[in-house]
Amino acid sequence: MLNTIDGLARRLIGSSFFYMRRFLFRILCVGSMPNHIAFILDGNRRYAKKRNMAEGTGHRAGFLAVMSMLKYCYELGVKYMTIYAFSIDNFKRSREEVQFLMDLMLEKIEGLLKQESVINEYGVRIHFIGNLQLLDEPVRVAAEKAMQATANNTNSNLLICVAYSSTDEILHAAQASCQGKWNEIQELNTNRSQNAEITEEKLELDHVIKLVDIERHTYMRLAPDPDILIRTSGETRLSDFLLWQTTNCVLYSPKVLFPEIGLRHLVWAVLNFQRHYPHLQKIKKQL
Ligand SMILES: CC(C)=CCC/C(C)=C/CC/C(C)=C/COP(=O)(O)OP(=O)(O)O
Repeated sequence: MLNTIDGLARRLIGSSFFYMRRFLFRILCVGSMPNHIAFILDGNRRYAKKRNMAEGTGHRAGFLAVMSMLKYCYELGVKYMTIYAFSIDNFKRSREEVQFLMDLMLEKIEGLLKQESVINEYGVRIHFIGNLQLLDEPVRVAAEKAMQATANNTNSNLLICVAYSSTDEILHAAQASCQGKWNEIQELNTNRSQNAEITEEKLELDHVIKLVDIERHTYMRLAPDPDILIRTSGETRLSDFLLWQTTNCVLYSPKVLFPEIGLRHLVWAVLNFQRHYPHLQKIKKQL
């Protein structure tokens, strides 16, 4: 009897929170809304330490926080959400910690592919972003499987950055772009076409083409630049994350550890973005 009353009360509280959230989001959506929110998941180990829990507990709690952020972003109509799940620098951590994080990643990717997961419920497309060749084979295979399995989902996108660093991404894009240009030159030479006169406008145009070309080769090319970057635990460093994509991004750094992030932080980040929006539009027009 007590169990039934308890269950009923929980369901009642759950649904009233849902309607209150929906009402809040409706008001928020009156203003300009971000299209893409990125997260640096800082403070998972500290969360476990603060609570005298085993280290891995913090990362597990961090994953749950990722899932609630994904749910709120979906409800808000934010089409892209990116997370910095594992940097290239993270490979320098102890062998046990790297192994734990890889195992956790594998377990969570497999969980995400289950029928009843949030991914399927919301129709989220998953993208793994980074130098995936650096991952252990089982994780890489699972990541590829997840991308394939969700390729037809169109409601929103979750970009998971693993074995990622922005300098690696830019280097990779520059190399791929130069290789492309080199191939074009070789092709021109073999076609024995005449070298046209080099004018200032042509150099200018070439510079623009190169820039566009680099963008075209970045790992993040499939998403628009993020509008908001949230880094938890009060840190304001970018830590080699999305350096190419954050020129006009609003940074928000709440003083909570990542597993503690909640609805109020996300709402505050969006309000902060809306405050900056007119200025951002002015800058974009000037470019
Ligand atoms: C499949 C999927 C989405 C998995 C995500 C799992 C997850 C939450 C990964 C976080 C990994 C990480 C190194 C976070 C940084 O916190 P930290 O370890 O640096 O903590 P600290 O800042 O307290 O030292």
